[in-house]
Amino acid sequence: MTELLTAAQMRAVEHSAIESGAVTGLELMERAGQGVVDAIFAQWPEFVGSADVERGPAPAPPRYLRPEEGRTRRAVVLCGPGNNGGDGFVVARLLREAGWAVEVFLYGDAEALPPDARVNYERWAEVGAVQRLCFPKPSEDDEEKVSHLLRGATTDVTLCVDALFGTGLTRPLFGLKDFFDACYLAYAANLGDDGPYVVAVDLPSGLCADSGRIIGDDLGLAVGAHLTVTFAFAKHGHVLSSGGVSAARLVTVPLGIDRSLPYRVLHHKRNENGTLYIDHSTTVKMAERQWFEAGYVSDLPWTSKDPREASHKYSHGHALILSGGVGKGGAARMAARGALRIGAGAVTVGCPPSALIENAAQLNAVMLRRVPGADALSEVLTDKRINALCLGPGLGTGAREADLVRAALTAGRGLVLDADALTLLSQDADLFALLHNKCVLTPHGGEFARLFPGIAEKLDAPALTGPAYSKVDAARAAAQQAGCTVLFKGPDTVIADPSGRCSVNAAVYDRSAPWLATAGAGDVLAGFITGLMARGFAPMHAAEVGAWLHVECARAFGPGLIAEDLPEALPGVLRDLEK
Ligand SMILES: NC(=O)C1=CN([C@@H]2O[C@H](COP(=O)(O)OP(=O)(O)OC[C@H]3O[C@@H](n4cnc5c(N)ncnc54)[C@H](O)[C@@H]3O)[C@@H](O)[C@H]2O)[C@@H](O)CC1
Ligand SMILES: Nc1ncnc2c1ncn2[C@@H]1O[C@H](COP(=O)(O)OP(=O)(O)O)[C@@H](O)[C@H]1O
Ligand SMILES: [K+]
Repeated sequence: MTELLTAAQMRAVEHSAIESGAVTGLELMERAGQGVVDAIFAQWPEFVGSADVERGPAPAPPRYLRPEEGRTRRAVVLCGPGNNGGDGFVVARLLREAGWAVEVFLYGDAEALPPDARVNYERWAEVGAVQRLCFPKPSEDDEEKVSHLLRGATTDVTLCVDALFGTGLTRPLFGLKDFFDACYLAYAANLGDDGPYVVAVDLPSGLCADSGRIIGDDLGLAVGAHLTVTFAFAKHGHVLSSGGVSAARLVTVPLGIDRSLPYRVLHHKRNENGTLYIDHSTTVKMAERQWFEAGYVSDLPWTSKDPREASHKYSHGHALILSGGVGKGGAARMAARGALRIGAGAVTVGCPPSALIENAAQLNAVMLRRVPGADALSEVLTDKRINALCLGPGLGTGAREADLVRAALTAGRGLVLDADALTLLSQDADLFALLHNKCVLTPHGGEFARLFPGIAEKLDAPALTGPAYSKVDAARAAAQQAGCTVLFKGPDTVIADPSGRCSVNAAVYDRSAPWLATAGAGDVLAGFITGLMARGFAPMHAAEVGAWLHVECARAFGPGLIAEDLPEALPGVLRDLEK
């Protein structure tokens, strides 16, 4: 499990480390710069040893070096007015020591640099030149100079280091537009062989560290990077919103302050009596493979080796998925298949009588019941073995369906509400008021906006200052308002419960799976979560594990995926987890 920090939490960790006397700010900056250079050489091993190329007997020229470029690699480092810029001066110095030709630009006022950045500015100035860019408004000449360096086939710059802004960006960037465009073009075109490669120090400049949104939104600018190197912990902004797509890869390098200290700083607060208590709401966890391997695999139902575990199918729970009328049953059937594959002992689809034949023709292991309306549902639910329900996929939004949602909400079972059920909830405040802590809501952006218009308005308002309102803030507020678990979908799926517990299931960087955005994928996810709740998972846990497995299934299958493939990919994913 990875912990994602806000900028303020990262500052608290840093200050606490410095105050404890364990390390100085200058040492941290040196470690940060060294970490960036190490990450660059790890990412592009062909860069290592450029100094040797100049000195030694001729080894085979690296693939990316065109003969006319000569033997020295050229890097451009853009330093900003704060400590991110300070990291940039360290990177420049270390690259130079490794034999690179380095050009440094300062977008800021040298006299106003914070103390550690100032020291590293001076250290660089002893060995190299600093070209000043007018601050805060770069001149046309400045714009032309820096953007030209990166543009087109003529550039001989291999590396562009973006050390303009990190966690301290609070206002939109208006200057250096051409530079930002040039970075983005280099990144988007992914100029594999010739570069220039763009490396962002801590965060692609222009992004808000807490929300991943571009400060200024439509008016704002952000760097696109081949590699982002951040320090100690990933920040919320690395995975949320534009943050997840502004860089191809994210590497977190340790600073030596990330072990015992942050736990104390982050999780323990003092209440009014002065006693320490643990606050789980301050950090957000990011779901990742190691988390599941280390912590969760032993909880997963399929892996239990406990002989005391009962082997009767109903001891593995019974999920009921309600479907819509004739021709509308596909979504519920896919959810049902997902629930069964993920481990529910039994799964039943409940449908109106007119749809029985259609469903019977399509279902085998999944059972089928007539559920004409709310009374019939209440009758079905007298079977106490049915412990988890799913309403919404292909359900419809008429009076029958509203009554079904009401009956389901009053049944007190685990309940996943998706799609049409979310529309019904958004239209009827009385229904919304029936939500309880065994419910999970799984809205995509549009459904979220209908359900939580006030929260969505805050999230959609332009991010003119940092820290901006984030998807994490929005999901937490929604969970509070609804009184249940909310899973807010997207490549940056955020899951929150009313206690403030929150996690992000990010399908970004090397875990990206854009092909998961396919019709019906959400229905399968609703089924996964329902199946896990049938197996006895608490709502938040079911939503976290369901969302994680959903992305793993998409990744295991790969491009070409359609929603029906997701449940079928699950056995392979579970087998891999067991290994
Ligand atoms: N927190 C930590 O533990 C560490 C932080 N380090 C670096 O320090 C960075 C944070 O440093 P800072 O807090 O100085 O923040 P930044 O370096 O990100 O920038 C802050 C400066 O930019 C100005 N600014 C903000 N928005 C602007 C805009 N739109 N136009 C012009 N100026 C603007 C601010 O007034 C401030 O002077 C991190 O991102 C990281 O790179 C590292 O040195 C190592 C350790
Ligand atoms: N770019 C993306 N990368 C990975 N997953 C995505 C992406 N976009 C959407 N998703 C996921 O795909 C699923 C789509 O669900 P949903 O919007 O409900 O579609 P549908 O109603 O067609 O099933 C969600 O789980 C969402 O998190
Ligand atoms: K940066």
